[in-house]
Amino acid sequence: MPRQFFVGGNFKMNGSVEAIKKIIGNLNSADLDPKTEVVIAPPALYLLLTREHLKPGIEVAAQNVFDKPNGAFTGEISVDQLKDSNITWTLLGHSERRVILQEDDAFVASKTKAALDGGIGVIFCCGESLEQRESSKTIEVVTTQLRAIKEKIADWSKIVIAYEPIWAIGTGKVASTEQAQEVHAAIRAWLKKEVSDKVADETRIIYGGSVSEKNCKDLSKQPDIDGFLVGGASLKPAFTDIINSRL
Ligand SMILES: O=C(CO)COP(=O)(O)O
Repeated sequence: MPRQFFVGGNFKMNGSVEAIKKIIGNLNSADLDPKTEVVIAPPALYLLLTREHLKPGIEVAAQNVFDKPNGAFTGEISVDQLKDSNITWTLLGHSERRVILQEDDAFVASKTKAALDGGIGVIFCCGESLEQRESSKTIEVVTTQLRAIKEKIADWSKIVIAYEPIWAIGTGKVASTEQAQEVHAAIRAWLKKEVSDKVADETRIIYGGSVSEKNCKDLSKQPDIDGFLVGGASLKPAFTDIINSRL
């Protein structure tokens, strides 16, 4: 079975009621490739509004979720609260949270387990810094991040792995098709060795970092690139061209 192409839009801390309604209007009226799974992640404040206005068939993701079921955790949102609001996915492990908010592998893994146990899909982000790439540590860094979740979870069916090299995020410096394909293939080889042939075959590995309507087609032709996690360009009308990159 070929893996279904997957495109996520990570709005990060951008947007307003008006701007997000406009993006939703664009998506609702666009002709989107029915073979591509689309998930958008607005800021938490706009999750419900997004779910209410977005057409069925496009899913909504939180940008984060907490690993405790409820209680005195000011500022956090639980898996059950997401489910109660028909939010079916969450991003986890984004480098902006790892770096700026100092989330470590163990915390990201704990949140991944909580989301999966509760039935929410996880777009699990991993990737290296420029310094790590320049010292040839890319595969080691990425597999260490993956190993932290492997130790906590048994079922990989609701995980999408997003490879997002930090040096390519928001910089306009996209990884070359060869650089991205090389890391995606290494992640798949790691899954085969450390998890199973089936998980390696079935898990979507998507690329994120300065994806645009201009570079998406070439990237989408690589055998181990199963889609994209798009930041800046997901706020623009051209996001639909990225969703349709395999057409
Ligand atoms: O971080 C990203 C998606 O999660 C990528 O962001 P950009 O597409 O803006 O580089």
